[in-house]
Amino acid sequence: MAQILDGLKVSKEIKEEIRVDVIKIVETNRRPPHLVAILVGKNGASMTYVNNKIKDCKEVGFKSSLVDFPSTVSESELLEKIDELNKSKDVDGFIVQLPLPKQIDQEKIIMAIDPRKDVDGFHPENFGKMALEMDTFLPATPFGIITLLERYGIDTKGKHCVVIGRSRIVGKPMSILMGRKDFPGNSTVTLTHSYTPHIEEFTQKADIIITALGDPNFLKADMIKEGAIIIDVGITRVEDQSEKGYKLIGDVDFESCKEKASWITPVPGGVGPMTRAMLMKNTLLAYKTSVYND
Ligand SMILES: NC(=O)C1=CN([C@@H]2O[C@H](COP(=O)(O)OP(=O)(O)OC[C@H]3O[C@@H](n4cnc5c(N)ncnc54)[C@H](OP(=O)(O)O)[C@@H]3O)[C@@H](O)[C@H]2O)C=CC1
Ligand SMILES: Nc1nc(=O)c2c([nH]1)NC[C@@H]1CN(c3ccc(C(=O)N[C@@H](CCC(=O)O)C(=O)O)cc3)C=[N+]21
Ligand SMILES: [Mg+2]
Repeated sequence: MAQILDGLKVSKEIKEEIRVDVIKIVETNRRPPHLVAILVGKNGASMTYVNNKIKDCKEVGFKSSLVDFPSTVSESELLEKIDELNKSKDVDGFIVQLPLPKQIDQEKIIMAIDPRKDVDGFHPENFGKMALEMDTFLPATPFGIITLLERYGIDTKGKHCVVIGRSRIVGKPMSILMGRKDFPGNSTVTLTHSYTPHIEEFTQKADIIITALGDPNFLKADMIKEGAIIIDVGITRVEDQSEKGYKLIGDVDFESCKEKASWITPVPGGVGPMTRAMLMKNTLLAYKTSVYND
């Protein structure tokens, strides 16, 4: 029976550490850190994430602002807002919630963000620094996963880690972090994706599996080895009869895999809350290193 990697619990601990830090900042008559979220359109999941981030900011004592645009917003309007946030002495970090509507070139938007305020760690300058093991903002989800492993004292050194999915925001940076000459890291990493044939031949050999494909219950018990460590990033909304009208399903068939794994993250309450805690951590870092500050 697997032990649970409790992301909700660890995320609360991290937010509490940040809150204490913010109290000290404010006590010395300095303004609190300020995070801005840009939301385009009214996608239900995106609205939930952004509202949760605003709630997290309140909990840790940050100022937060939401800038929302209709889904019909033009690229130039969005770029103008980014320029304004880049220049604002009152803003430490901001994120542009993804995905963006089709008329908007995502790369162009990410490139426009001042890397010093890019608390998502999506700008190529920050991504490059991450890959080269220089200090920078780490993308929140992979950062959350390595922090979870670290806090549970899970040794990744010399382990075979299989990552499923190669997106810019999860799979690709995750595979790089696990292979870094750092702790947690020093794993031998296999990055798999939709063109990987017979994926079970890889997952069955893995000591650590990180699923980020977005296919509910994809990873079954017969695809993993006894004692594997399973990290489930996937979140899919599936309609049900509950009050909310949906439930969240991970990429891992939790019920069967928990019998075989040594450690496993739940959905919800695993990687998701850790992602949000690390966004708070990055915003605090942006505040502390800000050229505008003190
Ligand atoms: N908990 C959290 O904090 C977060 C959760 N998520 C969730 O994680 C999941 C993934 O998100 P994201 O990375 O943005 O997703 P993307 O859709 O951007 O990427 C999915 C990746 O999975 C690969 N893939 C798809 N199907 C398969 C398959 N059958 N076998 C192997 N690989 C496959 C794709 O391959 P290819 O490149 O070939 O297309 C792609 O690389 C989603 O459920 C999302 O909601 C995302 C961000 C944060
Ligand atoms: N610029 C940008 N940065 C992101 O970091 C980013 C993004 N765009 N687009 C979408 C994905 C997804 N993502 C999640 C964050 C928190 C939870 C989360 O809090 N999950 C809770 C449940 C929340 C709920 O009830 O829906 C949990 O798993 O327990 C999930 C997913 C960040 N993303
Ligand atoms: Mg989760």
